[in-house]
Amino acid sequence: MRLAVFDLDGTLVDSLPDLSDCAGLLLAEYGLPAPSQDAVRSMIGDGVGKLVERALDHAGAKDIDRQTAIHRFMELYGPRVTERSRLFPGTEATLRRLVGEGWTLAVCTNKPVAAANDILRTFGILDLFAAVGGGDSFPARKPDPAHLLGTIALAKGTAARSIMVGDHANDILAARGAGAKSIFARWGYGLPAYADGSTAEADRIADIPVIADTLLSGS
Ligand SMILES: O=C(O)COP(=O)(O)O
Ligand SMILES: [Mg+2]
Repeated sequence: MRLAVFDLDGTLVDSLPDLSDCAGLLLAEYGLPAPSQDAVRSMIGDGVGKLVERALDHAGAKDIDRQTAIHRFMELYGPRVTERSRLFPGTEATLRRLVGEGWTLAVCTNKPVAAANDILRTFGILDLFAAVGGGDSFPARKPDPAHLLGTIALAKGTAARSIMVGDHANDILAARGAGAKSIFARWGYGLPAYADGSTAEADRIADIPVIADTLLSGS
């Protein structure tokens, strides 16, 4: 069995508009200015908790209780996870092609699993995945390889026959730690340096089937 594990934010889903809107709504409640979309882009990748902490730090808000703010952010974001977010172009067709070529699919995201499932269901692709491992599904999350290994186990795969596709250094580090191959998603939110240590890089999601096939052939 060959398993392709996808990151969510910045890899399958362009979630920046909604994350950015909700960061702005949250800060507005504290009387603080909204961060720009560019600023929020660089805050994504370590889960919502870190995103909120970074947004507060960015605004110079030292005295606001982080846990209260994170809770409030999820109240704002939960009902609007797909308000303006969209699948990156070619995503659904590529996932369906991979399934047609015999790949098992999974998602490994630092986003809370309920929000991840909601997004995948709304875009009609949840059923394509054998497993969804969220940022709160296991005791650890990316870059800890235990998050990826837990997701691979849920999908009944093995690390040696798995490829992690993601746009953040966390995705590449988790894959390396787990003993899986990785493809850096250049179309996402990561800096070019986040690709360091990846097995391969791709410009578009439509390129994944051919690259992934090459990486696992002969293994
Ligand atoms: O929630 C985040 O910050 C990032 O989520 P991702 O792991 O799907 O990129
Ligand atoms: Mg990502």
